Amino acid sequence: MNAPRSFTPKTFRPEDDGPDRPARGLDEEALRQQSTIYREGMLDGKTLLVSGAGSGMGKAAALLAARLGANVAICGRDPDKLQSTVDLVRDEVGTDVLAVPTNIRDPEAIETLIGTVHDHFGGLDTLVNNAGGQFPQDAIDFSRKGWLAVIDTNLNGTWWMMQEAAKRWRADGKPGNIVNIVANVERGMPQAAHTCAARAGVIYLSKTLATEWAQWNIRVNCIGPGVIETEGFRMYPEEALARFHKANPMKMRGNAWDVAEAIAYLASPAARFINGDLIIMDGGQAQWGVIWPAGIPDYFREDGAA
Ligand SMILES: CCCCCCCCC/C=C/C(=O)SCCNC(=O)CCNC(=O)[C@H](O)C(C)(C)COP(=O)(O)OP(=O)(O)OC[C@H]1O[C@@H](n2cnc3c(N)ncnc32)[C@H](O)[C@@H]1OP(=O)(O)O
Ligand SMILES: NC(=O)C1=CN([C@@H]2O[C@H](COP(=O)(O)OP(=O)(O)OC[C@H]3O[C@@H](n4cnc5c(N)ncnc54)[C@H](OP(=O)(O)O)[C@@H]3O)[C@@H](O)[C@H]2O)C=CC1
Repeated sequence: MNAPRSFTPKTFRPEDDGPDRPARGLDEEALRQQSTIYREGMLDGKTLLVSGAGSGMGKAAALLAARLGANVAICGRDPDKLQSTVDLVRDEVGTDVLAVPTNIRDPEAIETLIGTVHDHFGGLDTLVNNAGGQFPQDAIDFSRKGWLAVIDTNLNGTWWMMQEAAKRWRADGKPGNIVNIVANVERGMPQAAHTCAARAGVIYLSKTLATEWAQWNIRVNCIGPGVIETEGFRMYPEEALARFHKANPMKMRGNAWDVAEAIAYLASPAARFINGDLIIMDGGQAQWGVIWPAGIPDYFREDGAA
């Protein structure tokens, strides 16, 4: 009889996942040290455009794609943040990233962006809509301006990018590939209802376009991250940050490289038959755990439910 298999429980070092750790994700030094499962040259000759790539997941995705051989274009609002990614890639990989400061809420600026990427690289293979954000607040207290800002960025901005890229692919008779970074909306997102509404919109927009645009060989998929340590955590109170890693069954936070590797997969030929799907990366939070990014309401504390 075979000896019973022994399992070593996964342990998390307190300095990696504990409440004392400044939860701002992988810094540039850590990004440089990440290894990848993918083979060198996997994205040779491919062009990726990554929005929101001056920080967090977008920056990690830009670095990984460049390492794997892709031409990389990036956008975001802050030119200094974009430059930090350009510098990192030049230093680490030796190639030049095309940075085009762009607010994705501005459809005319997006026309210019998509045109510039095509002019510079001669085409675009994968559009990664990663730019986005929100603030934590009880929905009942949302200001009109705050609601509109979050919807305009995450739903409208993502849509302008998708439509402009697809128009160009259709006109050129070229295949296209879109990866939208959304969020874990499966059980709703208490205290982030605006972003939940916008991301749910993007997910079902993507499923719809995956069918409508298949005739032009354009695929559309989403990645739904759970709690991923990044610079974006600055929006959240320390009290909430100290709990984020407890809101999934694995009791850990993901990092930007986890998401970057999923993006690389969807940009690779291995994903050629994946269309209209949603990859959730959340340690199981879709099944269990509540984040309460603005603080646990008394009602739920009394229940002991959170
Ligand atoms: C996915 C997981 C999620 C919730 C679950 C959390 C767990 C997972 C943790 C991670 C999640 C992440 O996504 S982290 C990564 C994402 N990154 C971010 O979210 C970065 C911060 N977000 C942004 O910058 C956003 O784009 C956004 C919130 C829309 C702000 O946009 P702009 O700076 O362009 O601002 P404006 O257009 O001027 O509008 C800002 C208005 O928004 C409102 N507003 C802005 N901040 C506010 C605040 N803290 N509290 C109340 N209201 C606020 C006010 O009405 C502001 O108006 P005035 O009153 O006139 O100023
Ligand atoms: N971290 C997490 O746990 C989770 C994150 N997400 C989502 O994943 C994506 C990446 O987040 P993450 O890396 O964590 O956060 P970051 O805040 O580090 O990255 C978001 C990027 O989006 C850019 N951005 C925001 N608004 C606009 C705009 N109007 N036009 C162009 N660029 C914009 C920002 O750059 P700039 O300010 O220069 O414009 C920033 O670089 C976001 O959409 C986020 O909401 C979803 C679920 C969980």
